[in-house]
Amino acid sequence: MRIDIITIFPDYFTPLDLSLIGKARRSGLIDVRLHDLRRWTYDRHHTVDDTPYGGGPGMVMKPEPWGEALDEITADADAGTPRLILPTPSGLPFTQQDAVRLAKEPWLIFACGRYEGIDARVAVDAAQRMPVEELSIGDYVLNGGEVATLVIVEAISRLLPGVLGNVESITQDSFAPGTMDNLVEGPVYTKPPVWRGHEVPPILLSGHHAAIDRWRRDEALRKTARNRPDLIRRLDPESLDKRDREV
Ligand SMILES: Nc1ccc2ncsc2c1
Repeated sequence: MRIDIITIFPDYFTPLDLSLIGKARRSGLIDVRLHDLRRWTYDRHHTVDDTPYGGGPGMVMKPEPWGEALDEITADADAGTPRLILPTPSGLPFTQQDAVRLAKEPWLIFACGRYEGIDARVAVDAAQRMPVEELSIGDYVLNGGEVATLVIVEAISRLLPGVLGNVESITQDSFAPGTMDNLVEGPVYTKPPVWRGHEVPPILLSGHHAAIDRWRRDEALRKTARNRPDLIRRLDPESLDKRDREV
């Protein structure tokens, strides 16, 4: 997968040199290319923003640098057609299902907005040449799209074949499509069996894998009901067995 990231703060993305994603980049599994938006400005101050039409506080990112940046980056005709991702608090909620869907894309471009946002015509103009998605990582205040892009890129990249050593763990993740759809993970434990008087639940030391799987699903249902009743309401009743309904 190719990932282009356009930002005025390229240094925000040094975490993508680390750990499993850094290893995947070095092995060629993921081709991440960072672009400083100011490269497409020509005034002395490399201006990327201006006051909003209609008045109001803050500044809006000018359309011209974005238009030229996207033109140049997408001119690479051999790479196919990219999907443009615009991280924004006003976007559709980004979910694990989106991560699974986007992990199948060959080429993603992330446009990291700052200030009050990017001139709306940038998305309209880009949509004439490629699919465009506005995605939100949650309902809180951030200063821009860089942190959200890191979140989305990590959620997608870890699903790519060869990035995670233990593919099995993906299927047991919170929200993972299939058995964990709309469920969060229950508690996890490791050695020692007793720590400061706290025992590991004996079932986990029993070696009875079917019973352990059942216990883990029970705990996932209990934790989801406690912390995310909104997800419980979304559970497909058909996906619940008799035991699930008793939990
Ligand atoms: N403030 C804020 C909240 C969510 C979000 N998602 C993508 S960019 C962004 C910015």
